[in-house]
Amino acid sequence: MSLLVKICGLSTPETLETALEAGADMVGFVFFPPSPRHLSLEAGRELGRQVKRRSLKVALTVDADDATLDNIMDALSPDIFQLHGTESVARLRDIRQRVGRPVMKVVPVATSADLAVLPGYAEVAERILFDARAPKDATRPGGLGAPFDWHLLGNLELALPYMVSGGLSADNVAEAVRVTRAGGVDVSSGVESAPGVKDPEMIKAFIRAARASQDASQELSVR
Ligand SMILES: O=C(O)c1ccccc1NCC(=O)[C@H](O)[C@H](O)COP(=O)(O)O
Repeated sequence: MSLLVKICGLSTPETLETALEAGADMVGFVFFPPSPRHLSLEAGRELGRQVKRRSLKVALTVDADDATLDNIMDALSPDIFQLHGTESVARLRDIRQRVGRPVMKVVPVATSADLAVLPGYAEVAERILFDARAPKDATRPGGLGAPFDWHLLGNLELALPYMVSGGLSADNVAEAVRVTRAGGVDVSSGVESAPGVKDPEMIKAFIRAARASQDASQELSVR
């Protein structure tokens, strides 16, 4: 299986095009007003049109209400919803049914105790995204450029596909994949020159490094 690469928090046509041309498997759009990457519905509609099936469109929401989810469906028609809040398993089930799209539940990680929620979410979600747990006083629950201890996932046995995020960059993505054995990686801050400002060269370097990490691990496994 090839490694899935997601570039999150895209907000301009130029940087979206860079991510698409560089081969991002998933492009993420943030719908959370306190975020520096927040998109209006109209901006989401325009960027969504630009994707033209070249990548999977991921809508990132945080404890969104039904009306917000409906509006995002109408504007972006995402392929996947990334639920980055404190959504319960029951709420996940409702959302899954309402939007009729796969959901990727974010599990914030700081200690091994954070993995106790997995069996519940695994009943409903199509995919799990492990991200660093944000500090209590953070203004948002993700997109902070902070890593977690990847070794906490070292012995993970999960029937669902999972991705890893939090503080990834072109410099550390290979090590994150090696330690976590994740099927996908997700980055936002690590491809930015300032919060919310994506850098085309950093996007290309990240995707190159992620792909190279997979080539290296395949080489090792055939030896
Ligand atoms: O990007 C945000 O501002 C954001 C706001 C609220 C919840 C999540 C948010 N971002 C999450 C992501 O962009 C990624 O899924 C991932 O956590 C990568 O974050 P980063 O550490 O910045 O690479």
